[in-house]
Amino acid sequence: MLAYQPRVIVNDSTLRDGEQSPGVAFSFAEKLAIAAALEAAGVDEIEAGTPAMGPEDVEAIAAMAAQAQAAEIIPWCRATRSDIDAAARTGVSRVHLSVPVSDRQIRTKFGTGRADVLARIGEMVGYALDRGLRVSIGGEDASRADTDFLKRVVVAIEEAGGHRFRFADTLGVLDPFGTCDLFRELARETDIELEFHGHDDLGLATANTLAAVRGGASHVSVCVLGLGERAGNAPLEEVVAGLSETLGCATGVDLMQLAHLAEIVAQAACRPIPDNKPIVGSLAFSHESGIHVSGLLRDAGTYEALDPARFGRERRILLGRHSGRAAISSSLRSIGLEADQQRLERILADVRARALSTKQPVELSELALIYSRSDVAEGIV
Ligand SMILES: CC(=O)SCCNC(=O)CCNC(=O)[C@H](O)C(C)(C)COP(=O)(O)OP(=O)(O)OC[C@H]1O[C@@H](n2cnc3c(N)ncnc32)[C@H](O)[C@@H]1OP(=O)(O)O
Ligand SMILES: O=C(O)CCC(=O)C(=O)O
Repeated sequence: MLAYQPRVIVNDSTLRDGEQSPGVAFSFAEKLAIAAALEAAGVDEIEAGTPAMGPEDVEAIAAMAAQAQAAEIIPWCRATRSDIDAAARTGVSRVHLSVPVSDRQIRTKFGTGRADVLARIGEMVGYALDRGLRVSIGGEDASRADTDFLKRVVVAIEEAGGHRFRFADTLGVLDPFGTCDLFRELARETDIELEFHGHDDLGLATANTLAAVRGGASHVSVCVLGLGERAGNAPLEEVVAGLSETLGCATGVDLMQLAHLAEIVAQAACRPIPDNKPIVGSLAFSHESGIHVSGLLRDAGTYEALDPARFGRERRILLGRHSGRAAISSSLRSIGLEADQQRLERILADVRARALSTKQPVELSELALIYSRSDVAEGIV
């Protein structure tokens, strides 16, 4: 039997933590479009914003809740009565309350200690339940909190009637092995749902999220393209693909929709998608090196573990400074051209020179030009 959940619930926070990325600000229409696209892609839960930010945010969350058919729309709140009241005005049936759980954050933000946090959890969960809201609790800075205290936190949430604890690696300081161990420990303490929210300061957010699931997390908090504070959060597309490919976990998210989601979020966030971004980057399924291409042309599996078609993407063979003869021959054949060995050598030399001078892949139209010159010239194009 698997030690982890075969079906993991995705909680997307693009519209909350994603929008906290410096300079990112989604319009009302963009929020509705992103929420609709997330739902259409099969995302179960959408963390839709922070009602305490004001009436515009309350209105946008209310509109997303009215629009949603299956996805749950969840407002993010501090652990205060006024934040819960603002969330209640959105008309949703669930609310997520955040409390600091590391001693450093408790002291700095509340000016108190651990006992106060436990008391607040009881009080605020009760306040939200009395308003007809289901409540999850986020432990801010959980990765720097005392583990025994975290166990008391999850017990306090359960006793108060909360249904989930979100463990936040707020500063992105965990490693996958530690994350897995922590979730194993927490899962032994409680029957409530456990969620992981990871930041990418050390480039480990995706790895830590998968490790949390391995340790017992049933829910993962992610943002499209990894938007979010500082270096961002665990990217939805990486986590969904990684859960499926490495742990065999289903998420309900349609892999074919990931590229579209990335495009609409990139546009609304005014952030270009890096070419080498896993799954959704323009080069994520492209190959240039001669040794790779020669292998791929015989058997795609030699250098391709992820089938691009599963993600609605295509394999591309690009010509450049690392191309070999197999790539050149195959590209020539794709445009109806043939060359003998000697001519192939000249074309390869010219392709490499061209790539060096332009610092771009060599297009097929350029290859055709190089080919046409190659029967008479040996010079560089
Ligand atoms: C790690 C994270 O991502 S946490 C989420 C961060 N998200 C945001 O900050 C959303 C955008 N924020 C905002 O619009 C504003 O900060 C608001 C509307 C939430 C609050 O604005 P202000 O009232 O001006 O407060 P300000 O931003 O200066 O300070 C935050 C206050 O929240 C308090 N606070 C912080 N976390 C919590 C919490 N979990 N529960 C209760 N209070 C909290 C702080 O101690 C501080 O209190 P103080 O005003 O008594 O000093
Ligand atoms: O408490 C939470 O819900 C998590 C807040 C957050 O975004 C973080 O700690 O990084």
